[in-house]
Amino acid sequence: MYGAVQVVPDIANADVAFLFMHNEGYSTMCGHAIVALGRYCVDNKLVPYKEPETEINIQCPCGLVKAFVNCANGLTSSVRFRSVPSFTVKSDIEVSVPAYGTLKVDLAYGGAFYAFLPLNDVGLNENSPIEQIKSAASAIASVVKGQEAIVHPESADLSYLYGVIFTDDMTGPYFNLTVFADAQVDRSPCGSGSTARVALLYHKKLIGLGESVEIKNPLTNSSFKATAVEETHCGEYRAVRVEICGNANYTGTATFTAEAQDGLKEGFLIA
Ligand SMILES: O=C(O)[C@H]1NCC[C@@H]1O
Repeated sequence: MYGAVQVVPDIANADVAFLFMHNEGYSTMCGHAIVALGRYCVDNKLVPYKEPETEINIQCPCGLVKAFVNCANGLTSSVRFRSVPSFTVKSDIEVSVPAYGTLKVDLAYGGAFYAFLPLNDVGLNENSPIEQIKSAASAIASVVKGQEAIVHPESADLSYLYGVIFTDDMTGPYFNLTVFADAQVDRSPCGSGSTARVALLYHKKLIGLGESVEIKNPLTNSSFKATAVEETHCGEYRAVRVEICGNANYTGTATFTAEAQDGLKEGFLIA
């Protein structure tokens, strides 16, 4: 479960702005949420409907993300988005993880920082019990956080490791099994993680500009089409802009109420 909270934009050209929430707090980016919010913004007339595509500039904690919502016959469908400059920090970093030995991980940014490694490297596969996959991810995340400085060149707020992404191998066929925040397992191939994965593939010269790959979640089979669209820079990093295309569906509508006499109506945090 993931939450998006609409806030007032405070950067030029943004049509709307959202914060993202998960089981541990707030995140800097959620690509899957952008796909869902693209439809939401058009369907709820936050931006004017336009065929064949409605363009929306969405301010996210990581920066401005451009979403393009497919529109036909008054209806919205798939959404593609062009994310913030994305880059590889380092590849083949050796980490010594208790119970798993010495592993090699790649570190990349796609609106959030992720450590990547093949799932086979921790002796697991997509049919392994999910608790074992989560434990391996938590152990790796904790070592990477202690060993590597995770620094975004433009913002201290973006400078932390958000998740571990297990892959098939680094050359495909492409799957992303993402464990993020407090051991949450993504049901999608992870929009920001797919963006980071393409930055990694581009850095390793495994794909070129304009080339699309399909990235799947091996547990749910949901997939995104991911394309490296433009070279750019982010601080000292050679970066790439990545476009992700996918689908999201409505599952319900809820109305929340805050009564005047509720002493906790602004929310609460038990630390
Ligand atoms: O699609 C994404 O980018 C997100 N899914 C869960 C973790 C990420 O924030």
